[in-house]
Amino acid sequence: MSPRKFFVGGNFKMNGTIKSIKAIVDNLNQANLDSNVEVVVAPPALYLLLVRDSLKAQIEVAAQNVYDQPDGAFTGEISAHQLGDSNITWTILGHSERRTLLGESDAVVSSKTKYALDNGLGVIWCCGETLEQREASQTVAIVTGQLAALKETLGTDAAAWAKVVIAYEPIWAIGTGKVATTEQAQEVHAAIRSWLSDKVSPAVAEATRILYGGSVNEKNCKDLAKQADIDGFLVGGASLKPGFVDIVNCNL
Ligand SMILES: O=C(COP(=O)(O)O)NO
Repeated sequence: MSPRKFFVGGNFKMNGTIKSIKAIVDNLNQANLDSNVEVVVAPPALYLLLVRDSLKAQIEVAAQNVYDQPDGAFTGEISAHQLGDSNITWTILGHSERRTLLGESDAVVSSKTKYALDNGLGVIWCCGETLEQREASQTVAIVTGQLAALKETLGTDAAAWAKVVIAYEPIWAIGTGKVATTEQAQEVHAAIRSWLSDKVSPAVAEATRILYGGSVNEKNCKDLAKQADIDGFLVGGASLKPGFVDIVNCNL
């Protein structure tokens, strides 16, 4: 099991209605959540204030994206400053759905990450490989390539990495029900931590939480959580269901 504070994020993606999200909030407000777990939920942008204003303070709220410019003439974008102004303390960045569907490059993701951190937000920074890349034994090369682009922007100062949480999300496991095996996940998490130790610093490697994401549910989370380098989860579909509480409490 991880020596770092466990972290469970719920990525609602583009799902929900006022009614369904209020029901999720009610369920979370009534739940007894493991106090040793840092919990962050990421509703669609339209519902950020609804969730922040009604969800108990124990649970932090994240955006699913942010722009890397100050407030201004950027129609449709989400402002880091306005998120902070609304007590939204985290953002997800680099999710594979934005990298693949919206063409966000490593450079764009890195720039957004630095901008979000510089503006006081915590960042859940996502990485992961496609099935073809895994089958071609390129997983570690792909993931460390994404990390290298981030390091190019953040540098090696521990303070720059203090509010970065890494989420390894194999694209072939996202939304498919095909969760990575504990061995597959631990292998990549260990490779990420080793890369951080070599290329950033041993201190950053030791401190940085590395989440697993990709078809996590209340049935498979316990075995995954037992792995030394799995420090939590970034949960998609299952975060919309009551079982999300069991994932948060998987170490109890
Ligand atoms: O994309 C994911 C994982 O989604 P699922 O849990 O639905 O596979 N998290 O950000």
